[in-house]
Amino acid sequence: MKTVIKNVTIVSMVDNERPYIGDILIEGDTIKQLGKVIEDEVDEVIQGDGMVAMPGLINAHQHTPMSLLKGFSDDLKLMDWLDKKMLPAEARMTPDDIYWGSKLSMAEMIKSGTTAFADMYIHMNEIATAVAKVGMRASLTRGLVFLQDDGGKRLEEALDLVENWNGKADGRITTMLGPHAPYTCPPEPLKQIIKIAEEMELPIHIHLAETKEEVIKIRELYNETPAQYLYNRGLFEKLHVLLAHGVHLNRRDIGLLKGMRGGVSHNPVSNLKLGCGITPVAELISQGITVGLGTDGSGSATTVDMFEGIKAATWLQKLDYGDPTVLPARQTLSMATKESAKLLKIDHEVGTLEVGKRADIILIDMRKPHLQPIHNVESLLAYSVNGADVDTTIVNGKVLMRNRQLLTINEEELLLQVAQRAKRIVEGV
Ligand SMILES: CSC[C@H]1O[C@@H](n2cnc3c(O)ncnc32)[C@H](O)[C@@H]1O
Ligand SMILES: [Zn+2]
Repeated sequence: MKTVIKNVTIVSMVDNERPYIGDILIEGDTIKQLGKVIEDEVDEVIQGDGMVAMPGLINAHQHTPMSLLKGFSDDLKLMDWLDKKMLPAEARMTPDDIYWGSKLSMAEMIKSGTTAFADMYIHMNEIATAVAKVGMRASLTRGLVFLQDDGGKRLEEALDLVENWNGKADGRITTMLGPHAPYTCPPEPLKQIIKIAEEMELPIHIHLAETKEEVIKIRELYNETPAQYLYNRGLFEKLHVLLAHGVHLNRRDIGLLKGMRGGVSHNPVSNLKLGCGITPVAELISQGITVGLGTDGSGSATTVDMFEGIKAATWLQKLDYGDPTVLPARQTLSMATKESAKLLKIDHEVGTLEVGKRADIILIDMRKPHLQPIHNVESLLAYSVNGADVDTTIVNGKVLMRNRQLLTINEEELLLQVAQRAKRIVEGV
């Protein structure tokens, strides 16, 4: 299958490459040519006039089925929200609920320009099945909470996920191990997971230092900061680690993370809504730590539109440092694309538009009042574009949305399914 996108403004996100007008030739799952494409025999031509093509956005921290819990429990502190609302609701979710909730989130992501995501949840087989059908790219993790003994059942599920799905769906699915957070993973199980991950060469996905309460709790339990707690158990010695949040990190914590493989997913909309605080993004980057962008689940963030996250990320840093030069447009767009790709360990495949890379591309329709005139495309992408401006979403060379119509998800069926399921899950919680 050959597709050509004609006459489009290309924002490749390759270092030092400025936006330019050209064509994109996609052959199978791969970008074959960028620039002037003289190729008559193509299967599909997409006219890109008035559009911007950029790498698909990569959401570095998600809990996709939490789409079913969106808006049901707002304006609470994280620990109350989690313990009193989310966990009881999650206990009512069936594997089918997880499948449909995950699909709902994927529909929203595709419609707002996200092509890949890192997910941590339960019933991961259902999520993997949904990813395989829908056509997105994902790094999947079974979240592991060790507050009650389960005879090793959860860990077994985590390893089943790896065995059954790593590298599957044409290589679109990869897997990690997911100790949930310092406050839900005591030292022994944490060390056990680190050992398994090292033996199996698996990356780790974990929450870190999201709230002040977490810092207090870990100090009480271990007399360490959350970052010290993970560091002293050996988490950063050999492993690639995707850290979600990293809001409450002091100078010494940042020193411990310096040189780590992996990095931090900044999730500003969730952090703002839960009143967690502001991740020291500029400082982390200045220390050479990779910082990507995520949304967290819609149970906290409500929206998983990454363009909202892009705006929140840049505005928060400017405000926090009292300096508008901090985290400019292009750097923030990098966080949502190639830096997130590094966190998911898929940067050799996606995150930029380059010949030889997988064709994960979005087209944004700029022919709208809030996106004209175009003095600086990157400025508009970071400060004004909304998810609803995305016209076309392509993953692995396959068009998942065209003219805002989803092509791999039946939207009508999806909305019917989620309305019934969401009501049942939250009733009585
Ligand atoms: C065991 S699967 C993952 C687990 O994480 C919970 N979760 C969702 N958002 C957050 C967050 O911001 N901090 C901590 N934990 C979170 C989710 O409800 C699942 O139980
Ligand atoms: Zn989370």
